[in-house]
Amino acid sequence: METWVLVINCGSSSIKYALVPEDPSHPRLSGLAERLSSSDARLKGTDSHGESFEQALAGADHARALEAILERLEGRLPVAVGHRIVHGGERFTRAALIDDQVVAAIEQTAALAPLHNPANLTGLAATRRLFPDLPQVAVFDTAFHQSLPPRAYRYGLPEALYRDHAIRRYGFHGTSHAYVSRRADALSGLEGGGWLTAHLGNGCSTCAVWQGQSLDTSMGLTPLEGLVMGTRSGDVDPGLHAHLSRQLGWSLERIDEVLNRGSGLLGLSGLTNDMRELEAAESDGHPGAALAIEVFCYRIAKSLAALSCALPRLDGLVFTGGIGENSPRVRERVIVLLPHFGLQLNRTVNGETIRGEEGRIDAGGRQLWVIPTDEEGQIATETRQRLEETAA
Ligand SMILES: Nc1ncnc2c1ncn2[C@@H]1O[C@H](COP(=O)(O)OP(=O)(O)O)[C@@H](O)[C@H]1O
Ligand SMILES: CC(=O)OP(=O)(O)O
Ligand SMILES: [Mg+2]
Repeated sequence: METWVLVINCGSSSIKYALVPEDPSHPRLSGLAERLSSSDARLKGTDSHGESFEQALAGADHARALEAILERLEGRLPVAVGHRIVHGGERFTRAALIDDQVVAAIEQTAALAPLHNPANLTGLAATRRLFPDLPQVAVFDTAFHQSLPPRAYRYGLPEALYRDHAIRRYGFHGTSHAYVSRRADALSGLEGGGWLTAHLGNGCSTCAVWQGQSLDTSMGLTPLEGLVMGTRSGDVDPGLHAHLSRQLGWSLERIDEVLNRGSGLLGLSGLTNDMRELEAAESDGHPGAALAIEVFCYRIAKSLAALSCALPRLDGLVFTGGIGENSPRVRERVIVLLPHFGLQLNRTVNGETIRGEEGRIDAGGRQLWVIPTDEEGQIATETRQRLEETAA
């Protein structure tokens, strides 16, 4: 008999959900409740016949949106709920069955991911109230990167900041990097290969994976480090904060807001954080859009070149996330910047065939893959594994 895991990814004003069957050939129900707690709140999704729906939820908060999501599950009762929790600190090296102690531990790490963890906890509390009898599992973005060696996770800071305050690099998007690197191993026939993975969505990060283990990644203490992203700056000079504060009199809140929500593709272009719109604007001659894309691609290539130091051997590159899966132009621009990697792009396949589907885009040399990520599927798999281990 088919069983289902309900996967919940709660953001500050949105909830992404998916009802994932054990048999991947069966349809998955999925959707997004967005603009929560505003008059414009709504629920969009796809039903089991592949038909899309949209429903107004004016004023709905997270709990009310979850109730509306339940009504869209077509009477299918999940066997468990799997939650995406962005920051698991050093405590969580793998998925955890949720109880009061686990919730308390997640609350303690909330300060390290102020944009993500408080929202994740809101969703967790609401689902625990709605499904008091269902097992719930927390799947952490950070867990896959707990294999980083100290040389990759330590900052060049006083020891006491690590020892007493857990200040270190953690890395994020772990479910995505884990999933696509495993797929690359399977598709290439190179079990345990050396891969550089680039997850390019709204948040963006790169990862070096060797024999199924993360050895280094571009995000750090928080999901702000590393690449230029949709609205996040990525790496800046650490002296910038003091400069903005002393010279411009900016408050900490303002600095945080600008670096997290007003920078990246949006800040550079002065136009939008949406890569589709930027590519269209660049074609129309918009200089800000052209610069934003150029900086974005250069920073990806630079990060991949740096992360290659972590790998004993490089077998290939994997592109994923909304941009990595769908933008042939971004992929090509990144690859062109890495001539010393011995990459040969098959421009025809890159440009024409591979859009949002799994495929190989090299013409020899090291392997180049486009692999659509499946964070929901990976969270459902890890949720099931955790439950089986608990039952055993
Ligand atoms: N066809 C496309 N061409 C270029 N960029 C695309 C295309 N489709 C989606 N994107 C970009 O993908 C990004 C969103 O990625 P996604 O992984 O969906 O985000 P999130 O991190 O919110 O899950 C946006 O910048 C969007 O413009
Ligand atoms: C950790 C992170 O950046 O997540 P997202 O891409 O969902 O914002
Ligand atoms: Mg995504």
